[in-house]
Amino acid sequence: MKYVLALDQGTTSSRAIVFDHAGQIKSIAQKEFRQIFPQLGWVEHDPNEIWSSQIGVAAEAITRAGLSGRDIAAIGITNQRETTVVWDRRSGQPVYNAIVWQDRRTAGLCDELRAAGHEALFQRKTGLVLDAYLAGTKLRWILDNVPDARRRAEAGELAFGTIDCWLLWKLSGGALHATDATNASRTLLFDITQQAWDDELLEIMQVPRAMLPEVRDSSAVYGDTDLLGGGRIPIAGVAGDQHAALLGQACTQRGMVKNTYGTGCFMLMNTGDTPIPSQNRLITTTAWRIAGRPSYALEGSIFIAGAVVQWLRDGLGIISSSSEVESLAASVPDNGGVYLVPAFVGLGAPHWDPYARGAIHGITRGTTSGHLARAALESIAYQVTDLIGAMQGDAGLTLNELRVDGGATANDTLMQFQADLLGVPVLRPKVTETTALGAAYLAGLAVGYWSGLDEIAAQWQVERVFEPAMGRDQVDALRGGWDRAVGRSKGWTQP
Ligand SMILES: Nc1ncnc2c1ncn2[C@@H]1O[C@H](COP(=O)(O)OP(=O)(O)O)[C@@H](O)[C@H]1O
Ligand SMILES: O=P(O)(O)OC[C@H](O)CO
Repeated sequence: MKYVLALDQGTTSSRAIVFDHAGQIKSIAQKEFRQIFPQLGWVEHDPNEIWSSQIGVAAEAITRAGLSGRDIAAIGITNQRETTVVWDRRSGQPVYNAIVWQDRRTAGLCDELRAAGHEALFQRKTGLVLDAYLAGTKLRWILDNVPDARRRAEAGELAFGTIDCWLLWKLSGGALHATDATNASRTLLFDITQQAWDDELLEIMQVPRAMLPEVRDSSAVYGDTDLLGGGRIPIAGVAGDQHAALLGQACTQRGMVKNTYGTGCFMLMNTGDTPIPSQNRLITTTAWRIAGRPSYALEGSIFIAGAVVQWLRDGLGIISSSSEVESLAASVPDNGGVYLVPAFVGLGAPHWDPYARGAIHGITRGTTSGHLARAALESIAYQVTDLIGAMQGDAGLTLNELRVDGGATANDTLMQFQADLLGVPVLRPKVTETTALGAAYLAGLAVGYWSGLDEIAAQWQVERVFEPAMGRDQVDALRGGWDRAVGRSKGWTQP
Protein backbone atom coordinates (compact mmCIF):
# COMPACT_ATOMS: atom_id res chain seq x y z
CA MET A 1 0.00 0.00 0.00
CA LYS A 2 1.23 3.47 -0.90
CA TYR A 3 0.75 6.80 0.91
CA VAL A 4 0.88 10.51 0.09
CA LEU A 5 3.13 12.93 1.95
CA ALA A 6 1.97 16.53 2.50
CA LEU A 7 4.45 19.26 3.38
CA ASP A 8 2.61 22.06 5.20
CA GLN A 9 4.93 25.02 5.61
CA GLY A 10 3.05 27.39 7.96
CA THR A 11 3.76 30.75 9.55
CA THR A 12 4.96 29.39 12.85
CA SER A 13 5.91 25.80 12.08
CA SER A 14 6.82 23.35 9.34
CA ARG A 15 4.73 20.19 9.38
CA ALA A 16 4.69 16.98 7.38
CA ILE A 17 1.78 14.55 7.35
CA VAL A 18 1.50 11.10 5.79
CA PHE A 19 -2.03 10.27 4.55
CA ASP A 20 -3.48 6.95 3.48
CA HIS A 21 -5.94 6.28 0.67
CA ALA A 22 -8.94 6.97 2.93
CA GLY A 23 -7.57 10.46 3.65
CA GLN A 24 -6.71 9.42 7.22
CA ILE A 25 -3.55 10.55 9.01
CA LYS A 26 -0.84 7.91 9.36
CA SER A 27 1.80 10.14 10.99
CA ILE A 28 2.66 13.77 11.72
CA ALA A 29 5.92 15.59 12.43
CA GLN A 30 6.20 19.28 13.25
CA LYS A 31 8.92 21.79 14.05
CA GLU A 32 8.62 25.44 15.00
CA PHE A 33 11.12 27.96 13.71
CA ARG A 34 12.25 31.48 14.58
CA GLN A 35 10.07 34.54 14.11
CA ILE A 36 12.33 37.52 13.43
CA PHE A 37 11.08 41.03 14.29
CA PRO A 38 13.83 43.46 13.19
CA GLN A 39 11.65 46.56 13.66
CA LEU A 40 8.11 47.42 14.77
CA GLY A 41 5.72 46.06 12.15
CA TRP A 42 8.38 43.96 10.39
CA VAL A 43 8.23 40.14 10.38
CA GLU A 44 10.87 37.93 8.77
CA HIS A 45 11.82 34.24 8.54
CA ASP A 46 15.16 32.71 7.66
CA PRO A 47 14.53 30.78 4.38
CA ASN A 48 17.30 28.30 5.22
CA GLU A 49 15.62 27.57 8.55
CA ILE A 50 12.31 27.08 6.76
CA TRP A 51 14.00 24.60 4.45
CA SER A 52 15.91 22.68 7.12
CA SER A 53 12.85 22.38 9.37
CA GLN A 54 10.66 21.30 6.45
CA ILE A 55 12.98 18.61 5.08
CA GLY A 56 13.65 17.44 8.64
CA VAL A 57 9.96 16.88 9.47
CA ALA A 58 9.36 15.26 6.07
CA ALA A 59 11.93 12.56 6.85
CA GLU A 60 10.64 12.25 10.42
CA ALA A 61 7.00 11.77 9.33
CA ILE A 62 7.99 8.96 6.96
CA THR A 63 10.02 7.23 9.68
CA ARG A 64 7.27 7.68 12.29
CA ALA A 65 4.82 5.98 9.94
CA GLY A 66 7.22 3.04 9.75
CA LEU A 67 7.64 3.70 6.03
CA SER A 68 10.42 4.57 3.61
CA GLY A 69 10.50 6.89 0.60
CA ARG A 70 9.53 3.90 -1.58
CA ASP A 71 6.09 3.85 0.07
CA ILE A 72 5.30 7.44 -0.91
CA ALA A 73 3.30 7.75 -4.14
CA ALA A 74 3.62 11.54 -4.32
CA ILE A 75 4.43 14.70 -2.37
CA GLY A 76 2.11 17.71 -2.10
CA ILE A 77 3.34 21.13 -0.96
CA THR A 78 1.20 23.73 0.77
CA ASN A 79 2.48 26.92 2.31
CA GLN A 80 1.97 30.16 4.19
CA ARG A 81 1.16 32.49 1.31
CA GLU A 82 2.56 35.90 0.20
CA THR A 83 5.78 35.38 2.18
CA THR A 84 8.50 36.42 -0.25
CA VAL A 85 11.97 34.98 -0.91
CA VAL A 86 14.62 36.18 -3.38
CA TRP A 87 17.68 34.02 -3.93
CA ASP A 88 20.78 33.77 -6.09
CA ARG A 89 20.24 31.16 -8.82
CA ARG A 90 23.89 30.07 -8.78
CA SER A 91 24.64 29.80 -5.07
CA GLY A 92 21.05 29.02 -4.04
CA GLN A 93 21.48 31.48 -1.15
CA PRO A 94 18.74 33.99 -0.26
CA VAL A 95 19.78 37.63 -0.70
CA TYR A 96 17.56 38.68 2.23
CA ASN A 97 15.35 37.01 4.84
CA ALA A 98 11.86 35.96 3.76
CA ILE A 99 9.50 38.91 4.27
CA VAL A 100 6.43 37.43 5.93
CA TRP A 101 2.79 38.07 4.96
CA GLN A 102 2.22 39.86 8.28
CA ASP A 103 4.99 42.39 7.58
CA ARG A 104 3.74 45.98 7.25
CA ARG A 105 6.89 47.73 5.99
CA THR A 106 5.43 48.45 2.56
CA ALA A 107 2.23 50.17 3.75
CA GLY A 108 3.65 53.51 2.56
CA LEU A 109 4.47 52.11 -0.88
CA CYS A 110 0.88 50.84 -1.15
CA ASP A 111 -0.33 54.38 -0.30
CA GLU A 112 1.87 55.75 -3.09
CA LEU A 113 0.56 53.24 -5.64
CA ARG A 114 -2.98 54.12 -4.59
CA ALA A 115 -2.28 57.86 -4.83
CA ALA A 116 -0.94 57.27 -8.34
CA GLY A 117 -4.37 55.84 -9.23
CA HIS A 118 -3.39 52.19 -9.70
CA GLU A 119 -5.78 50.54 -7.25
CA ALA A 120 -8.60 49.78 -9.70
CA LEU A 121 -6.18 48.27 -12.22
CA PHE A 122 -4.66 45.95 -9.62
CA GLN A 123 -8.10 44.92 -8.41
CA ARG A 124 -9.42 44.27 -11.93
CA LYS A 125 -6.49 42.13 -13.01
CA THR A 126 -5.34 40.42 -9.83
CA GLY A 127 -8.54 40.39 -7.73
CA LEU A 128 -6.49 41.85 -4.85
CA VAL A 129 -6.48 45.01 -2.79
CA LEU A 130 -3.32 47.15 -2.69
CA ASP A 131 -2.11 46.11 0.74
CA ALA A 132 1.28 45.36 2.29
CA TYR A 133 -0.05 41.85 3.01
CA LEU A 134 0.51 40.71 -0.60
CA ALA A 135 3.84 39.63 -2.07
CA GLY A 136 4.37 42.26 -4.81
CA THR A 137 5.43 45.20 -2.66
CA LYS A 138 7.61 42.95 -0.49
CA LEU A 139 9.49 41.89 -3.62
CA ARG A 140 9.79 45.51 -4.69
CA TRP A 141 11.19 46.39 -1.25
CA ILE A 142 13.95 43.80 -1.62
CA LEU A 143 14.81 45.09 -5.10
CA ASP A 144 14.95 48.67 -3.80
CA ASN A 145 16.83 47.99 -0.56
CA VAL A 146 19.23 45.08 -0.96
CA PRO A 147 22.47 46.38 -2.51
CA ASP A 148 22.82 45.43 -6.17
CA ALA A 149 19.63 43.34 -6.13
CA ARG A 150 17.89 45.19 -8.96
CA ARG A 151 20.84 44.96 -11.34
CA ARG A 152 21.32 41.28 -10.59
CA ALA A 153 17.60 40.58 -10.97
CA GLU A 154 17.57 42.29 -14.37
CA ALA A 155 20.59 40.22 -15.41
CA GLY A 156 18.63 37.05 -14.55
CA GLU A 157 20.89 36.17 -11.63
CA LEU A 158 18.16 36.27 -8.96
CA ALA A 159 15.01 34.21 -8.54
CA PHE A 160 11.81 35.26 -6.78
CA GLY A 161 9.39 32.85 -5.20
CA THR A 162 6.77 32.35 -2.53
CA ILE A 163 7.54 29.57 -0.04
CA ASP A 164 6.17 26.76 -2.27
CA CYS A 165 8.57 27.88 -4.99
CA TRP A 166 11.51 28.02 -2.59
CA LEU A 167 10.74 24.49 -1.35
CA LEU A 168 10.37 23.19 -4.93
CA TRP A 169 13.75 24.69 -5.78
CA LYS A 170 15.39 23.10 -2.76
CA LEU A 171 13.67 19.69 -3.11
CA SER A 172 14.69 19.48 -6.75
CA GLY A 173 18.28 20.54 -6.09
CA GLY A 174 17.77 23.79 -8.02
CA ALA A 175 16.20 22.12 -11.07
CA LEU A 176 12.71 23.63 -10.63
CA HIS A 177 11.82 27.32 -10.56
CA ALA A 178 8.04 27.03 -10.59
CA THR A 179 4.97 27.96 -8.59
CA ASP A 180 1.28 27.16 -8.87
CA ALA A 181 -1.60 29.38 -9.93
CA THR A 182 -2.88 29.90 -6.36
CA ASN A 183 0.44 31.20 -5.06
CA ALA A 184 0.96 33.36 -8.15
CA SER A 185 -2.48 34.83 -7.42
CA ARG A 186 -1.14 36.36 -4.17
CA THR A 187 1.60 38.49 -5.75
CA LEU A 188 -0.22 41.53 -7.28
CA LEU A 189 1.64 40.61 -10.51
CA PHE A 190 -0.57 37.82 -11.90
CA ASP A 191 -3.71 38.32 -14.01
CA ILE A 192 -6.13 35.75 -12.58
CA THR A 193 -8.43 35.76 -15.61
CA GLN A 194 -5.62 35.34 -18.15
CA GLN A 195 -3.73 33.10 -15.69
CA ALA A 196 -0.44 34.79 -16.64
CA TRP A 197 2.10 37.27 -15.29
CA ASP A 198 1.08 40.74 -16.44
CA ASP A 199 3.61 43.10 -18.05
CA GLU A 200 1.71 46.27 -17.17
CA LEU A 201 1.63 45.33 -13.47
CA LEU A 202 5.28 44.26 -13.57
CA GLU A 203 6.20 47.66 -14.96
CA ILE A 204 4.23 49.57 -12.32
CA MET A 205 5.75 47.44 -9.56
CA GLN A 206 9.19 47.67 -11.24
CA VAL A 207 9.78 43.92 -11.10
CA PRO A 208 11.93 42.30 -13.84
CA ARG A 209 10.20 39.35 -15.53
CA ALA A 210 13.50 37.41 -15.53
CA MET A 211 13.16 36.65 -11.83
CA LEU A 212 9.64 35.17 -11.95
CA PRO A 213 8.88 31.44 -11.74
CA GLU A 214 6.91 29.46 -14.29
CA VAL A 215 3.24 29.13 -13.22
CA ARG A 216 1.73 25.64 -13.36
CA ASP A 217 -1.46 23.81 -12.36
CA SER A 218 -1.98 23.08 -8.66
CA SER A 219 -2.29 19.37 -9.43
CA ALA A 220 0.52 18.29 -11.77
CA VAL A 221 3.82 16.44 -11.67
CA TYR A 222 6.32 19.28 -11.22
CA GLY A 223 9.41 17.07 -10.97
CA ASP A 224 10.80 14.84 -8.27
CA THR A 225 13.09 14.68 -5.28
CA ASP A 226 15.65 12.12 -4.18
CA LEU A 227 16.20 13.70 -0.77
CA LEU A 228 13.86 11.41 1.19
CA GLY A 229 15.36 8.04 0.32
CA GLY A 230 13.87 5.23 -1.72
CA GLY A 231 14.63 6.75 -5.12
CA ARG A 232 12.86 9.65 -6.78
CA ILE A 233 9.45 10.68 -5.41
CA PRO A 234 7.20 12.82 -7.66
CA ILE A 235 6.25 16.27 -6.38
CA ALA A 236 2.74 16.43 -7.78
CA GLY A 237 0.68 19.06 -5.95
CA VAL A 238 1.23 22.69 -4.93
CA ALA A 239 -1.22 25.22 -3.45
CA GLY A 240 -1.31 28.04 -0.94
CA ASP A 241 -2.48 26.76 2.45
CA GLN A 242 -5.94 28.34 2.43
CA HIS A 243 -6.67 27.05 -1.08
CA ALA A 244 -5.51 23.58 -0.07
CA ALA A 245 -7.78 23.77 3.00
CA LEU A 246 -10.77 24.64 0.77
CA LEU A 247 -10.14 21.37 -1.08
CA GLY A 248 -9.33 19.47 2.12
CA GLN A 249 -12.74 20.58 3.41
CA ALA A 250 -14.26 19.17 0.21
CA CYS A 251 -15.69 22.57 -0.73
CA THR A 252 -15.70 21.47 -4.36
CA GLN A 253 -19.10 22.98 -5.24
CA ARG A 254 -19.92 26.63 -5.92
CA GLY A 255 -21.15 28.40 -2.77
CA MET A 256 -19.38 26.14 -0.26
CA VAL A 257 -17.39 28.00 2.41
CA LYS A 258 -14.60 27.05 4.81
CA ASN A 259 -12.93 29.10 7.50
CA THR A 260 -9.51 28.26 8.95
CA TYR A 261 -8.76 29.49 12.48
CA GLY A 262 -4.96 29.50 12.78
CA THR A 263 -2.61 32.43 13.47
CA GLY A 264 -5.04 34.42 11.34
CA CYS A 265 -8.43 33.44 9.93
CA PHE A 266 -9.04 32.88 6.27
CA MET A 267 -12.53 32.34 4.94
CA LEU A 268 -12.86 31.13 1.35
CA MET A 269 -15.97 30.55 -0.73
CA ASN A 270 -15.77 28.45 -3.88
CA THR A 271 -17.32 30.57 -6.66
CA GLY A 272 -16.84 28.07 -9.49
CA ASP A 273 -15.23 28.82 -12.83
CA THR A 274 -15.77 32.60 -12.79
CA PRO A 275 -13.79 35.13 -10.80
CA ILE A 276 -16.27 37.37 -8.95
CA PRO A 277 -14.98 40.91 -8.39
CA SER A 278 -15.69 42.04 -4.85
CA GLN A 279 -17.77 45.15 -4.16
CA ASN A 280 -17.05 44.76 -0.44
CA ARG A 281 -13.27 44.77 -0.20
CA LEU A 282 -12.79 41.03 -0.22
CA ILE A 283 -10.15 39.31 -2.33
CA THR A 284 -10.86 37.36 -5.51
CA THR A 285 -8.42 34.53 -5.97
CA THR A 286 -7.70 31.31 -7.83
CA ALA A 287 -9.07 28.46 -5.69
CA TRP A 288 -6.97 25.88 -7.58
CA ARG A 289 -6.11 25.05 -11.17
CA ILE A 290 -6.56 21.46 -12.32
CA ALA A 291 -6.05 20.22 -15.91
CA GLY A 292 -5.53 23.80 -17.04
CA ARG A 293 -8.94 24.92 -15.69
CA PRO A 294 -8.95 27.49 -12.90
CA SER A 295 -11.62 27.47 -10.20
CA TYR A 296 -12.05 30.70 -8.26
CA ALA A 297 -12.81 31.78 -4.72
CA LEU A 298 -13.78 34.87 -2.75
CA GLU A 299 -11.65 35.32 0.34
CA GLY A 300 -11.80 37.25 3.57
CA SER A 301 -8.37 37.49 5.22
CA ILE A 302 -8.09 38.24 8.95
CA PHE A 303 -4.55 38.76 10.20
CA ILE A 304 -4.92 37.99 13.92
CA ALA A 305 -7.14 35.17 15.20
CA GLY A 306 -5.49 32.35 17.21
CA ALA A 307 -2.56 34.75 17.64
CA VAL A 308 -4.66 36.80 20.08
CA VAL A 309 -4.73 33.73 22.33
CA GLN A 310 -0.95 33.44 22.00
CA TRP A 311 -0.75 37.06 23.10
CA LEU A 312 -2.79 36.30 26.24
CA ARG A 313 -0.25 33.53 26.90
CA ASP A 314 3.06 35.15 25.90
CA GLY A 315 2.30 38.88 26.14
CA LEU A 316 0.00 39.12 29.16
CA GLY A 317 0.87 35.80 30.81
CA ILE A 318 -2.72 35.26 32.03
CA ILE A 319 -2.80 31.70 30.65
CA SER A 320 0.04 29.21 30.37
CA SER A 321 -1.24 27.27 27.33
CA SER A 322 -3.60 28.20 24.47
CA SER A 323 -6.18 25.64 25.57
CA GLU A 324 -6.48 27.30 29.02
CA VAL A 325 -8.27 30.24 27.43
CA GLU A 326 -11.47 28.22 27.38
CA SER A 327 -11.69 27.67 31.14
CA LEU A 328 -10.59 31.24 31.89
CA ALA A 329 -13.28 32.59 29.55
CA ALA A 330 -15.82 30.28 31.20
CA SER A 331 -15.03 31.86 34.61
CA VAL A 332 -17.33 34.78 33.66
CA PRO A 333 -20.93 34.59 32.36
CA ASP A 334 -20.38 37.09 29.53
CA ASN A 335 -17.88 39.67 28.23
CA GLY A 336 -18.95 42.23 30.87
CA GLY A 337 -19.02 44.90 28.15
CA VAL A 338 -15.35 44.38 27.26
CA TYR A 339 -14.27 44.31 23.60
CA LEU A 340 -10.74 43.50 22.47
CA VAL A 341 -9.84 44.53 18.91
CA PRO A 342 -6.72 42.52 17.96
CA ALA A 343 -5.50 44.90 15.26
CA PHE A 344 -1.88 44.10 16.22
CA VAL A 345 -0.68 44.37 12.61
CA GLY A 346 -3.48 46.59 11.31
CA LEU A 347 -6.78 45.20 10.05
CA GLY A 348 -7.33 42.98 7.01
CA ALA A 349 -10.64 42.39 5.23
CA PRO A 350 -12.98 44.15 4.95
CA HIS A 351 -11.28 47.20 6.56
CA TRP A 352 -7.75 47.00 5.09
CA ASP A 353 -6.35 49.53 7.52
CA PRO A 354 -2.58 49.07 8.04
CA TYR A 355 -2.62 51.93 10.56
CA ALA A 356 -5.21 50.41 12.94
CA ARG A 357 -3.79 49.05 16.20
CA GLY A 358 -5.08 46.82 18.96
CA ALA A 359 -7.33 48.21 21.70
CA ILE A 360 -9.39 47.04 24.65
CA HIS A 361 -12.63 48.95 25.27
CA GLY A 362 -15.18 48.92 28.06
CA ILE A 363 -12.89 48.11 30.99
CA THR A 364 -14.42 48.85 34.41
CA ARG A 365 -13.28 48.29 38.00
CA GLY A 366 -15.04 44.91 37.82
CA THR A 367 -13.14 43.67 34.73
CA THR A 368 -11.18 40.46 35.33
CA SER A 369 -8.76 38.34 33.34
CA GLY A 370 -11.78 36.14 32.56
CA HIS A 371 -13.42 39.05 30.72
CA LEU A 372 -10.22 39.67 28.78
CA ALA A 373 -10.04 35.99 27.79
CA ARG A 374 -13.66 36.07 26.73
CA ALA A 375 -13.22 39.30 24.78
CA ALA A 376 -10.17 37.84 23.04
CA LEU A 377 -12.04 34.71 21.98
CA GLU A 378 -15.09 36.69 20.92
CA SER A 379 -12.94 39.01 18.80
CA ILE A 380 -12.08 36.07 16.57
CA ALA A 381 -15.74 35.28 15.94
CA TYR A 382 -16.75 38.94 15.41
CA GLN A 383 -14.08 39.38 12.75
CA VAL A 384 -15.32 36.30 10.91
CA THR A 385 -18.93 37.47 11.14
CA ASP A 386 -17.95 40.83 9.62
CA LEU A 387 -16.86 38.95 6.49
CA ILE A 388 -19.94 36.84 5.93
CA GLY A 389 -22.29 39.64 4.91
CA ALA A 390 -19.68 40.94 2.47
CA MET A 391 -19.16 37.49 1.00
CA GLN A 392 -22.84 36.69 0.58
CA GLY A 393 -23.41 40.09 -1.03
CA ASP A 394 -20.55 39.66 -3.51
CA ALA A 395 -21.45 36.11 -4.49
CA GLY A 396 -25.22 36.58 -4.43
CA LEU A 397 -25.38 33.34 -2.43
CA THR A 398 -26.65 32.55 1.06
CA LEU A 399 -24.47 30.73 3.55
CA ASN A 400 -26.14 27.56 4.82
CA GLU A 401 -23.29 26.22 6.94
CA LEU A 402 -19.65 26.96 7.73
CA ARG A 403 -16.96 24.26 7.63
CA VAL A 404 -14.16 25.05 10.04
CA ASP A 405 -10.61 23.90 10.72
CA GLY A 406 -7.33 25.13 12.22
CA GLY A 407 -5.86 25.05 15.75
CA ALA A 408 -8.43 27.33 17.40
CA THR A 409 -11.38 25.15 16.32
CA ALA A 410 -10.44 22.89 19.23
CA ASN A 411 -12.19 25.56 21.32
CA ASP A 412 -15.85 24.56 21.70
CA THR A 413 -16.82 27.88 23.33
CA LEU A 414 -15.46 29.79 20.34
CA MET A 415 -17.20 27.49 17.86
CA GLN A 416 -20.55 27.83 19.68
CA PHE A 417 -20.22 31.62 19.83
CA GLN A 418 -19.38 31.61 16.11
CA ALA A 419 -22.54 29.65 15.28
CA ASP A 420 -24.55 32.02 17.51
CA LEU A 421 -23.26 35.13 15.74
CA LEU A 422 -23.60 33.73 12.23
CA GLY A 423 -27.00 32.12 12.76
CA VAL A 424 -25.95 29.02 10.75
CA PRO A 425 -24.49 25.65 11.83
CA VAL A 426 -20.71 25.44 12.22
CA LEU A 427 -19.32 22.07 11.13
CA ARG A 428 -16.06 20.70 12.50
CA PRO A 429 -14.73 17.74 10.46
CA LYS A 430 -13.11 14.56 11.76
CA VAL A 431 -9.84 15.34 9.99
CA THR A 432 -9.00 18.93 10.96
CA GLU A 433 -5.63 18.87 9.16
CA THR A 434 -7.47 20.01 6.05
CA THR A 435 -4.62 22.14 4.70
CA ALA A 436 -2.23 19.20 4.49
CA LEU A 437 -5.03 16.93 3.31
CA GLY A 438 -5.83 19.31 0.44
CA ALA A 439 -2.18 19.30 -0.65
CA ALA A 440 -2.16 15.50 -0.47
CA TYR A 441 -5.33 15.38 -2.60
CA LEU A 442 -3.79 17.65 -5.27
CA ALA A 443 -0.67 15.47 -5.43
CA GLY A 444 -2.62 12.21 -5.35
CA LEU A 445 -4.97 13.34 -8.12
CA ALA A 446 -2.01 14.09 -10.40
CA VAL A 447 -0.54 10.59 -10.06
CA GLY A 448 -3.86 8.72 -10.18
CA TYR A 449 -3.80 7.81 -6.46
CA TRP A 450 -7.33 9.28 -6.20
CA SER A 451 -9.69 9.20 -9.16
CA GLY A 452 -11.22 12.68 -9.02
CA LEU A 453 -12.90 15.39 -6.96
CA ASP A 454 -15.99 13.23 -6.35
CA GLU A 455 -13.97 10.52 -4.63
CA ILE A 456 -12.30 13.19 -2.50
CA ALA A 457 -15.56 14.92 -1.54
CA ALA A 458 -17.01 11.57 -0.41
CA GLN A 459 -14.23 11.20 2.19
CA TRP A 460 -15.22 14.30 4.19
CA GLN A 461 -16.86 13.48 7.55
CA VAL A 462 -18.25 15.76 10.24
CA GLU A 463 -17.09 15.35 13.86
CA ARG A 464 -19.40 17.89 15.54
CA VAL A 465 -22.08 20.39 14.52
CA PHE A 466 -22.51 23.62 16.55
CA GLU A 467 -26.10 24.86 16.12
CA PRO A 468 -26.91 28.57 16.62
CA ALA A 469 -28.75 29.15 19.89
CA MET A 470 -28.55 32.88 20.70
CA GLY A 471 -31.46 35.29 20.10
CA ARG A 472 -30.99 37.84 17.28
CA ASP A 473 -31.50 40.81 19.65
CA GLN A 474 -28.57 39.70 21.76
CA VAL A 475 -26.46 39.11 18.65
CA ASP A 476 -27.29 42.60 17.37
CA ALA A 477 -26.38 44.19 20.71
CA LEU A 478 -23.03 42.37 20.86
CA ARG A 479 -22.19 43.22 17.26
CA GLY A 480 -23.09 46.86 17.91
CA GLY A 481 -20.48 47.00 20.68
CA TRP A 482 -17.91 45.36 18.43
CA ASP A 483 -18.56 47.82 15.57
CA ARG A 484 -17.97 50.77 17.90
CA ALA A 485 -14.76 49.22 19.24
CA VAL A 486 -13.41 48.61 15.72
CA GLY A 487 -14.26 52.18 14.70
CA ARG A 488 -12.09 53.53 17.53
CA SER A 489 -9.11 51.31 16.65
CA LYS A 490 -8.85 52.41 13.04
CA GLY A 491 -6.20 54.83 11.83
CA TRP A 492 -4.38 54.82 15.18
CA THR A 493 -0.84 55.14 13.81
CA GLN A 494 -0.99 57.61 10.98
CA PRO A 495 1.83 57.35 8.39
N1 LIG B 1 -8.01 25.82 22.58
C1 LIG B 1 -7.68 26.88 21.85
N2 LIG B 1 -8.44 28.01 21.88
C2 LIG B 1 -8.14 29.07 21.13
N3 LIG B 1 -7.07 29.13 20.32
C3 LIG B 1 -6.28 28.06 20.25
C4 LIG B 1 -6.52 26.89 21.01
N4 LIG B 1 -5.54 25.98 20.71
C5 LIG B 1 -4.73 26.58 19.81
N5 LIG B 1 -5.16 27.83 19.53
C6 LIG B 1 -4.55 28.80 18.60
O1 LIG B 1 -4.45 28.21 17.32
C7 LIG B 1 -3.28 28.70 16.65
C8 LIG B 1 -2.52 27.54 16.04
O2 LIG B 1 -3.30 26.97 15.04
P1 LIG B 1 -2.62 26.42 13.69
O3 LIG B 1 -3.76 26.00 12.81
O4 LIG B 1 -1.59 25.41 14.05
O5 LIG B 1 -1.95 27.79 13.17
P2 LIG B 1 -0.88 28.17 12.03
O6 LIG B 1 -1.05 27.17 10.91
O7 LIG B 1 -1.28 29.56 11.65
O8 LIG B 1 0.50 28.16 12.65
C9 LIG B 1 -2.47 29.45 17.66
O9 LIG B 1 -2.54 30.83 17.37
C10 LIG B 1 -3.14 29.13 19.00
O10 LIG B 1 -3.11 30.23 19.88
O1 LIG C 1 0.49 29.73 7.97
P1 LIG C 1 -0.91 30.11 8.31
O2 LIG C 1 -1.82 28.94 8.52
O3 LIG C 1 -0.94 31.12 9.40
O4 LIG C 1 -1.52 30.84 6.98
C1 LIG C 1 -1.02 32.02 6.52
C2 LIG C 1 -1.73 32.49 5.28
O5 LIG C 1 -1.46 31.68 4.17
C3 LIG C 1 -1.38 33.92 4.96
O6 LIG C 1 -2.06 34.38 3.83
